[in-house]
Amino acid sequence: MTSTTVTPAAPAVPRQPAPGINTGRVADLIGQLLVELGEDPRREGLTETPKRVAAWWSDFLAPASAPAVTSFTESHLAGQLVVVGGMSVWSLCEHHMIPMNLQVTAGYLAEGEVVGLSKFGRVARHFAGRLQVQERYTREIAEHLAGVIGREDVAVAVRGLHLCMSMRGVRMEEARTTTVHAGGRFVTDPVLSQQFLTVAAGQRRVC
Ligand SMILES: Nc1nc2c(ncn2[C@@H]2O[C@H](COP(=O)(O)OP(=O)(O)OP(=O)(O)O)[C@@H](O)[C@H]2O)c(=O)[nH]1
Ligand SMILES: [Zn+2]
Repeated sequence: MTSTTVTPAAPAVPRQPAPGINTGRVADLIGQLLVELGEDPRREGLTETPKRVAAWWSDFLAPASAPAVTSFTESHLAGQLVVVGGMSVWSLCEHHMIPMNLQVTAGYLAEGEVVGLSKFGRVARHFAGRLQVQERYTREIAEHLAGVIGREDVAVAVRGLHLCMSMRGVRMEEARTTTVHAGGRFVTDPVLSQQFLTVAAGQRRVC
């Protein structure tokens, strides 16, 4: 078995976050926001808050380059369905800047090569580290994985809990949104498509 690390010539991924933020400036702005919200940023309990919030933003925003993905040769494998599920990540809804929890399931057809399993989680985490909408997030993961395997035979299902819909606005705590992005044989082969959706439904964590 040989191992290769591939940083794919993946499809162009728009809206990459800037590599690193000015945390001092962000902290200043958070201090100003506290003032505008009627708070005293000098009061006990708030003095470190701007710094903490700035550190959190810095931690949240994913680095600009997507993670390298390791693949291993498995020459006898042909057309095996591989599905990785139960990947839970937090992102921020770009309309309200409020968290959304995304439960990700990703599948592909292994053909002579397998992708390192943890890399699915790294890719899922990478695209969550920015202001997002669920549909774009789902597509970005699928397109990135297709670039890694060099074929379109990829399907990604995401189940999202949007706090902007649960804790504010329409306030529907139980609402969940499911998005599916499928390519290649996951589109042309209904049996495969059904297999993926069945496995994805079985792997889904209740949130
Ligand atoms: N399609 C999609 N919509 C989203 C996502 N996250 C949040 N939204 C929606 O973005 C919309 C923004 O609607 P607006 O009418 O501009 O904002 P709003 O007045 O705060 O809307 P309400 O949430 O209905 O109070 C809302 O319907 C949200 O539910 C997402 O990932 N995908
Ligand atoms: Zn929102």
